[in-house]
Amino acid sequence: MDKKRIYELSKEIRVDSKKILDKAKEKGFDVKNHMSTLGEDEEKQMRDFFAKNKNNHKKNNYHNNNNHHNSYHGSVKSSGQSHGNDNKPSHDKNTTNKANNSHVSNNTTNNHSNNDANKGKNNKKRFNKKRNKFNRRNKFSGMYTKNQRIRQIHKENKSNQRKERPLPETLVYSVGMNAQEIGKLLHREPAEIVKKLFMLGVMVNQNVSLDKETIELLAADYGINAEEKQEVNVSDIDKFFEEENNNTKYQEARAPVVTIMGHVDHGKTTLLDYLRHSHITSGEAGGITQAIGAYQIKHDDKNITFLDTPGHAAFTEMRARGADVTDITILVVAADDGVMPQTIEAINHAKAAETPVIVAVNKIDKPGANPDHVIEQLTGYGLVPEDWGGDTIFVKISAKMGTNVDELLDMILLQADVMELKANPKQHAAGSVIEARLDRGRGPVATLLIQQGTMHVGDPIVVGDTFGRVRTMNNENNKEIDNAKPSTPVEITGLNDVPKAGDRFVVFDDEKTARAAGEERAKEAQVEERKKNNSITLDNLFDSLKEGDMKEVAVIIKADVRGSVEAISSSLEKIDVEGVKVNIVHSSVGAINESDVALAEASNAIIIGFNVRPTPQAKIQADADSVDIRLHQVIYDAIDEVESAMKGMLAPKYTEEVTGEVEVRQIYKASKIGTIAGGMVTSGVVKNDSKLRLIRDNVVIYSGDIDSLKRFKDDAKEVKQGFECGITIENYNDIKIGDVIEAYEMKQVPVK
Ligand SMILES: Nc1nc2c(ncn2[C@@H]2O[C@H](COP(=O)(O)OP(=O)(O)OP(=O)(O)O)[C@@H](O)[C@H]2O)c(=O)[nH]1
Repeated sequence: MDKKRIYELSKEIRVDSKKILDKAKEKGFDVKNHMSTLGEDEEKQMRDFFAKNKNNHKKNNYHNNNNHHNSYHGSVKSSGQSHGNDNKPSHDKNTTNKANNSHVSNNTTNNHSNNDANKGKNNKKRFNKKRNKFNRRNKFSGMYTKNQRIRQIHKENKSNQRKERPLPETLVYSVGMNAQEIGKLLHREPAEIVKKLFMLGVMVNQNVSLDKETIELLAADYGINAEEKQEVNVSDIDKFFEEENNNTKYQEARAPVVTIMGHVDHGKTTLLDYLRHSHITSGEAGGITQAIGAYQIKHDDKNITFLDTPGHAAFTEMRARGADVTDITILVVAADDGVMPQTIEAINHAKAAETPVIVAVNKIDKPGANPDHVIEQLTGYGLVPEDWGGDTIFVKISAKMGTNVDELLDMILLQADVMELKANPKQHAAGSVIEARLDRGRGPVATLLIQQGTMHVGDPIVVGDTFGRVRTMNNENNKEIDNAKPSTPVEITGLNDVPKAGDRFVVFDDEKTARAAGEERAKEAQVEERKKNNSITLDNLFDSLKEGDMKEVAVIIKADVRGSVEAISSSLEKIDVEGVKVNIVHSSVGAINESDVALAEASNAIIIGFNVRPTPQAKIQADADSVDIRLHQVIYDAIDEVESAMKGMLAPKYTEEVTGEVEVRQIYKASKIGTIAGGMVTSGVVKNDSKLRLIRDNVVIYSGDIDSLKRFKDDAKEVKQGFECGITIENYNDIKIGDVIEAYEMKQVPVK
């Protein structure tokens, strides 16, 4: 049987932990606080005690209730209708209604004086017994005080009730909340929470953040459940985007989003211009003051959204960032020029994006135009017209003259119908950035394509790593609108910064969350950026020098002894490559620690460790911050490596790879063999032909080779993590308990 903690028992039997704790202490149990456990017998004793106590309590309550009951009846009953069965005889004979009304105690006197009333003797007896209690309460002398006290108790109960608003069934908390915040959730004064915590052995003021265990303990003490609030990572807008995008609760048909691609000069811009000018929604004509990178036209009363040709690379880059905005690709091929390199590129981009392609064979008005030749060429790239047994739509057009452009639009709508493009306008808006810029007067301006939901002016929004509130929203004709449905391109202002093309955007419930998400994303982006650009390693050192953004190489030196630090420092300072100097940011004796890594990160330095190792935390931090740590045993190697890197000649032929670590736990001395280190392989694997380093307090004491490796008495080829082993080191005996044997191999690295 599991031992029970006091607070658990408290929850179970609904007795305050403090009371159980006090009783347990009184009984001499070995308990300290509410987390202390009770033995089986101790638990039983506690249960029995409080069960008894509870019964007593109940009994008292019962009596009180009864008394109350009696007193009530006594005061209002006028003729003894129900109560009177017991005392009827005497009552009828000897008492007046008035007497009866005022107090049953009068009956007592009467009963006493009517000793001949044999009938109902037992009943009388019982009644008397009842009555006696009643009398105790109703002695005239004490009655008033007593009633007063009852009223007082009621009053106290009432005031207690007022103070103690009901507790929630479950305390839904976040780690780090303080007593004040928890008080609010529990409908309790912060002072009460602080007091409770004090009783639980936690001394805090109401502003101190509390950990998970303390909060749960507190909840247990109140006898309620505790549940940690599931924090949503608000900065993960891709997740929100997917959620919005996959919301199929309600669906409406939406306009297709079309991108025009093709080789240079084949007529993309001409086609877009023609469409823009010939198909502007009536009433908005003349409103065009600037192109916004995307626009919608109306054809046959249906909308089609065109994205201004972003260029193939931009198209793919947008896709790489997750913005799969295009439904249909229009491939423009000039009939007088045929398939050209960028035509093929466009086909591949469209294929990769898995968007259907409609071919617009352009410039058919030109004398040298040979549209059929183009069609024939394209069949070689998998674009086969229906007439020839394929499924690609071809339209022969003249963008300049407008010939068959309407037919092209018909085909787009036809394709869109087949694709059954739908979206849910009844949700928060989500979509992608088409383009964005900084406007002098208006601040950041972004053209967004709404892919889901409806966007409204005033919506709190996160766009890429930026955030804000939609301050103004314009359509492609620069007309202010206050809401926009799926597939609509809009230009918005109100962001705190300029997002990037291809960034996703999501509308949030409130501005506070949007701000938190945006700020978090900006911070993450900054960290990423810094990681990418700033961390200098010996491998990229020469490139950075070449780019001319470095005049000096920052280095941090850590070594086992002062002499080594000085030797390395002075040698490094003497390296002179094309006027570039080594700057020793910091040097000292001892293991490479976290502050060395932090300094290296801040000053863009490389850490050189000579006969020392990074502490485990420093290693983790260095990995996270991309700080380059180079470990050496030979001073010359360290100098040579830095110099080679500065000259761009870094090409190590061998690199060492640590394979495992052994913690020395016992030492045996054998006269013939020398010192045998008995230990445990704590990571990786140790092989009998491994090279090794003996490390004491993060300092390399000795480097050499393994002489013998054993599992118990037998020779072993290798010993893996979690197993014990015995090791002797070639020509070395000064091994101590607590030393770490680092096993490594030299691995050949291909020269770049
Ligand atoms: N005769 C004729 N000329 C056309 C037609 N379409 C485009 N042009 C001309 O072809 C030239 C290039 O057209 P653009 O629309 O600029 O071609 P583009 O594909 O946008 O070119 P880039 O923007 O450089 O990639 C221009 O001089 C147009 O006037 C057409 O249908 N017939």
